[in-house]
Amino acid sequence: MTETPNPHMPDADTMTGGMRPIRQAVIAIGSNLGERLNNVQGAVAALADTPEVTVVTVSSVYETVPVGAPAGSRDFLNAAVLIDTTLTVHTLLDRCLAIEDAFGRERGEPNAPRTLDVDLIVVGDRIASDERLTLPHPRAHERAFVLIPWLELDLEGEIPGKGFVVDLAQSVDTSGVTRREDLEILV
Ligand SMILES: Nc1ncnc2c1ncn2[C@@H]1O[C@H](COP(=O)(O)OP(=O)(O)OP(=O)(O)O)[C@@H](O)[C@H]1O
Ligand SMILES: Nc1nc2c(c(=O)[nH]1)N=C(CO)CN2
Repeated sequence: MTETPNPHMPDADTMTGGMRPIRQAVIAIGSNLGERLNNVQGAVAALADTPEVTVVTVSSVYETVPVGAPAGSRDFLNAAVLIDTTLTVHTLLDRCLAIEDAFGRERGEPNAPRTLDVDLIVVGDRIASDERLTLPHPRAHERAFVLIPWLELDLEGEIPGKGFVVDLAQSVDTSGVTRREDLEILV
């Protein structure tokens, strides 16, 4: 793994459970197959049920035009979740993938319609790049369906190396992102 070394702290992933710091993370959730709201709601409930994860806030639900998806793909429902966690980034990734699996996620073509997508966007200011995990998420800064829900949760949000969410959200096309006032995620 390529990490940005912090000379003042041991690598957080190798520290023992009790010593790991609490970090705030942003998780993006999406669904464009099956019972979309039920899938997004279920993902939030599963995160809230995860040991060492506290759900801090959940955004509104947004209906979004699919980006980079095969022609004819249905619109997504997207949302963002702010959590506090002491999990290592890889354990958190494993949990996100397990939640996707629990909701029938099938892994086919890139950007293919999916019952559930649970992506790690940022975890504190961690930078990571290995065969399983890239942090920050490498495409988050250009995705209105990530930035707009996130902005609702944190006006001071930042993607390390890319900039503040408030600025990034102004630099992307947000026309395909519509807040669904009639839908709500319960925590
Ligand atoms: N920050 C991250 N969040 C989630 N998965 C990641 C991340 N970085 C790397 N991955 C890896 O990406 C793999 C594929 O993820 P996934 O199938 O959800 O991609 P996708 O949603 O189709 O496309 P995109 O990555 O553009 O959102 C996962 O198995 C995981 O190992
Ligand atoms: N609108 C929208 N488009 C997407 C989404 C998504 O969640 N919402 N996820 C993708 C791959 O992760 C690709 N395209």
